[in-house]
Amino acid sequence: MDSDAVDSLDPSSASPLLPGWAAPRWFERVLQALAGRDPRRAIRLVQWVTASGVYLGCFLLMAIGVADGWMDLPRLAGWTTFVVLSTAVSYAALRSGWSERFSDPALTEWQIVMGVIAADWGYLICGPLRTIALLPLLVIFLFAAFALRWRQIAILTVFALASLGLVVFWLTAFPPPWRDSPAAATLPIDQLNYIVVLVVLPALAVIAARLSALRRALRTRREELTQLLAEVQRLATTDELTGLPNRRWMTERLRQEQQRADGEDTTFCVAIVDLDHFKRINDRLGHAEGDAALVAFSRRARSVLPARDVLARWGGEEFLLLMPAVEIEEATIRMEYLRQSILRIMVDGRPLTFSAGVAQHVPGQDVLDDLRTADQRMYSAKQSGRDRVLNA
Ligand SMILES: Nc1nc2c(ncn2[C@@H]2O[C@H](COP(=O)(O)OP(=O)(O)OP(=O)(O)O)[C@@H](O)[C@H]2O)c(=O)[nH]1
Repeated sequence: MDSDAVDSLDPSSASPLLPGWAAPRWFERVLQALAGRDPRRAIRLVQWVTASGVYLGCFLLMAIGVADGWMDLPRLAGWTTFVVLSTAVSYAALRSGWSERFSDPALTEWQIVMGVIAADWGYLICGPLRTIALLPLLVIFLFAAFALRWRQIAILTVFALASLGLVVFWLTAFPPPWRDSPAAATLPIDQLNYIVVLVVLPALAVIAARLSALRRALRTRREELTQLLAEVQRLATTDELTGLPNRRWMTERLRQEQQRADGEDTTFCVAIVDLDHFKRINDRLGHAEGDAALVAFSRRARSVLPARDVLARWGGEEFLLLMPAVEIEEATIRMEYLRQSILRIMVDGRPLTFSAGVAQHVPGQDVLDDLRTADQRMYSAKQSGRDRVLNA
């Protein structure tokens, strides 16, 4: 994934320039001065600023070396020219937006290659203190974590190892006069080591902060996705008007019940419930009142039915009730009780009624056939005058 894209994921950004970072103001100001107000360019320049800070630290160390006598000015000038030119080219490409034509607009690979050359070159010219030239190499390589694939990282690693190997071979085979300069004996090693840490640690801190911002952004995004998924699942399985499970969810639930009953040698009943004269309710009172009657039915039914029973909106003014572990006699009594309870809902001055057909699962039979039986009984209930429950 493009590291810019990951960084810009966090919507809870406190900082407009570095989303999700909560970076210190001064760091933002430096970036803003360098990048303008474009947050994506600012993020790309983070690597550049980090690398430049490391180069500057190395330069200062080598400058101390010149003063101390273990480094001479022409060697330092050559290295500095290379570093200034390569960082200037990187900056121009990043700042102008020219780098945006590449798959990695942060120019990570290019910056790592330049870093490796600078480190090799530093190793060649730093004489007795050449080990310090290797530390920036480690920092610069961490950039790879943000944008590169393992193949690119592997190629860069081989390049770094091969080029340093060549430098080491060169230093051994053709030792230059400065390699083991006598000035080494008087070097203030501890102070110089401290300066190295001073240079390297802030750079590592910037990289760690960036990784932490990425992690936070990804966690936020994952939480959002989890919530969205739960909402999508709820919407996909719930009837919006009544809040009951919908037909899709219920069909799946019926299949599970069928498997459970057949596997455990138990039974269950289904009932199809169709509200009576619903068209008349709609026509006389309007669709909104019709909706209100559907909601009133659902609430009353849910409140009088046992928690184990599952009521779903099957479509229109039709509902389906699943009664697990219940035989048809008990199911019919339950439906009769429901019918009586619903009569207390008054719509347009009349009690709300329904016609229902109840069927018990026939072992081994497809649950859809059980539903067909219940449906036929519901139609018989309609034909024989409505407001009744039939189980045969
Ligand atoms: N308000 C409202 N009406 C609905 C909804 N879904 C279906 N209907 C209406 O329910 C009515 C069903 O009418 P019919 O199938 O003729 O049945 P009925 O009038 O109930 O007659 P019987 O079933 O024979 O007693 C239609 O007018 C549909 O428009 C809904 O979500 N809200």
